[in-house]
Amino acid sequence: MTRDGHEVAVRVRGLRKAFGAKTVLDGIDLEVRRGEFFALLGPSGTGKTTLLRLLAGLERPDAGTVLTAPRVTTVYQEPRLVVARRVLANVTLGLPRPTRGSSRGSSRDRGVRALAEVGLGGRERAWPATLSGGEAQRVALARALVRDPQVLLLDEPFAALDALTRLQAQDLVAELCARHRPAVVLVTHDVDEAVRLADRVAVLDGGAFVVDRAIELPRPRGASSAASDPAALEHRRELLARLGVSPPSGQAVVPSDQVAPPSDQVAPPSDRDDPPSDRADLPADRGVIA
Ligand SMILES: Nc1ncnc2c1ncn2[C@@H]1O[C@H](COP(=O)(O)OP(=O)(O)OP(=O)(O)O)[C@@H](O)[C@H]1O
Repeated sequence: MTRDGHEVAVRVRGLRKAFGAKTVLDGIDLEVRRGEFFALLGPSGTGKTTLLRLLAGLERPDAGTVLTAPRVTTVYQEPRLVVARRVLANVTLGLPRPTRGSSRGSSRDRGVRALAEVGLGGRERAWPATLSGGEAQRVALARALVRDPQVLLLDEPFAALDALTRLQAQDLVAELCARHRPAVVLVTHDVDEAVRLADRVAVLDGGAFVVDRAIELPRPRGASSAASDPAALEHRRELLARLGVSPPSGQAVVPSDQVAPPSDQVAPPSDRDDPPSDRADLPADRGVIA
């Protein structure tokens, strides 16, 4: 899916967003490369989902620029399946029909492959109502995967799952992201999840990133090793402190440009054969990295 994993797929500069008199985001800078997993923490109501919606092209910035690679797909907390369509139809919903020259049924084949990748091979004809919560969320992941996203936005995708299913879903997402190497932006309230999955974790508060940390733990990061590794525990302690869960550590904030040096490489233009359905109506001032 990517050649070198160094292409910038998300580039945000000086982003400001207000709702009425309330400024939610104020001067956000962010760069995420293909193959990079960026996690965003922050107290409730600080604008995490708003930032994701801006990246998805569902909101307009009041100031600044938001650029992304063309294929952006979002997975939400709830799977958002169409109950009247079978699992495979949910996965391929909205994909373009095969064009002349492409093999007949290629969307179907891709959907079948995506379902196999998330461990649901053989469940193509199942109805959404017959799936467990974890299975339904895996269908949502397959639906994202089949669109070959350059940017994958994850809005608390594990929050509604029970603890064990959540750990399994985290492992699956880590494996899929390592294989397909989209730029990932995960919004979560779970500090352990952020430390376990991400290459970088930021805390959003007061409209700005108050922490932006590289997480340089070896992969794969099993649930138990990530919970006991001293470096992981230190990240956890600092992030919890920044979220007000324990006394502040007093550590200095590292600006994001020291964590991820600016790149002069950007993603190449895409043939856009799979426009994701959730960003069909991009605002005119919303840019695509080309
Ligand atoms: N369309 C909108 N109109 C008016 N206010 C909005 C709108 N969307 C979001 N807000 C406000 O912007 C602020 C940030 O909301 P947002 O959902 O981005 O926060 P969040 O950090 O994702 O919160 P949570 O962690 O609780 O999900 C909130 O005060 C919210 O009420």
